[in-house]
Amino acid sequence: MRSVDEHLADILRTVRALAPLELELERALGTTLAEEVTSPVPLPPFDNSAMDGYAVRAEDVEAASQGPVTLPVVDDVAAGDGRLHALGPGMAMRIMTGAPLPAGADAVVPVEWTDGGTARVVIERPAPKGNAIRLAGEDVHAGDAVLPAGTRIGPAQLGILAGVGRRRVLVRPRPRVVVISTGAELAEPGTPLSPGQIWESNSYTLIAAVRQAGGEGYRAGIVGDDAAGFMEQLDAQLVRADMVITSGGVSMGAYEPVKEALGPLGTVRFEKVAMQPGMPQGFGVVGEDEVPVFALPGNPVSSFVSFMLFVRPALRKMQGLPAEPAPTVTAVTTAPLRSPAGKRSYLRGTLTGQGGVTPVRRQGSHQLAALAEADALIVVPEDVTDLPEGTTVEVIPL
Ligand SMILES: Nc1nc2c(c(=O)[nH]1)N[C@H]1C(S)=C(S)[C@@H](COP(=O)(O)OP(=O)(O)OC[C@H]3O[C@@H](n4cnc5c(N)ncnc54)[C@H](O)[C@@H]3O)O[C@H]1N2
Ligand code: MOO
Repeated sequence: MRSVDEHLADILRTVRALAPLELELERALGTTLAEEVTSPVPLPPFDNSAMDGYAVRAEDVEAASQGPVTLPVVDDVAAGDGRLHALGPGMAMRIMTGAPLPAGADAVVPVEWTDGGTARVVIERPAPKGNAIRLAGEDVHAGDAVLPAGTRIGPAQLGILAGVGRRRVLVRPRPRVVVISTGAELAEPGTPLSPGQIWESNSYTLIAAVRQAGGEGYRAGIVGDDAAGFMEQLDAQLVRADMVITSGGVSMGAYEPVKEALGPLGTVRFEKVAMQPGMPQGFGVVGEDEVPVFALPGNPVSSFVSFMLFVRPALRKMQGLPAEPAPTVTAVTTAPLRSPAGKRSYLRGTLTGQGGVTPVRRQGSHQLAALAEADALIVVPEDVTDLPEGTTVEVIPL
């Protein structure tokens, strides 16, 4: 049997980062920057007011600590005002938040410290030099890098891209991932179950996991246990896929469509990986474009765990992100645990919030409700079979 680490290493050797492309900002959420982004101007681009109030010379309002000071209001500066303003000694200008600071002014008195006058203003408190002024370049200097290549673009990153004037940006796109479920027993949720059937669930889990990992998931529906039908569906889907995930049809049964269809191509390997759940695994490439294909086991917990261990790092690499395994934390077990010899186990557990982790009671690979109860996978190394309560373990928070 291959180890989890060997299988992952094989996958990461094969999978490549997607080619960068230019996208409009509106479409860039969730993609990864493929360029360093610099600012052509300082931010803020000019000294401006942080508050609605009066631009003054600080020395002219110093005396307000003794009693009110009255200054003539010589002009009004609104945000967006492009005129040149100069403030002479002993004068004030009404100014709004974001408006350029008039030359000669070195402080802003918030309107709350005044009588709000428009011809003359009575100032009740002194404002020190620099008060309520935002200086040019205090966030970013002209030419500064604001985002390095490899940054995942979220809402704040979109904001700074627009803030430095970008309309388009060079990114690695979200990988398009097609999920094909196989199994003659599978019925669409929302339709009645015939005898022997179960509702298809893996594609919903897998597509959600793809989206959380930064990809775009497409559900290709259900294919029965027929290799030709599977191949037909795969061919039809390849045109829109950067990656294909299949579930089911990879173990030792008489009807294993995925293995039957992909095995003979010679580009997809099926093997046993020393893990529980998720032992039967297939991985390789298909089609002219050598699209990576993950043939995951059909048991619902197995396919999800396989996703976390193998597909997620591959998706990260495709996006130009570090292909690190799922992050782990340590926790102390609150109950004894068992694990098969020679396999790395990923047991389902719930974090206690006080540094503990409690295994859920049902640990079968088919027990989807137990998976839904869990918020962590407890990692038990290959050489450990019995873990007493109180052992420190690695867990993957879900
Ligand atoms: N003789 C052996 N039998 C099995 C072995 C083995 O080594 N020797 N391995 C077992 C293990 S471990 C796993 S995991 C499964 C993997 O089987 P397949 O990948 O071929 O998956 P199926 O047989 O198609 O399905 C397994 C199980 O999962 C249910 N399933 C499948 N697809 C879905 C779906 N989309 N949504 C919900 N549930 C699904 C399916 O009904 C089966 O119950 O093989 C063991 N057998
Ligand atoms: O590998 Mo299977 O996933 O144990 O149920």
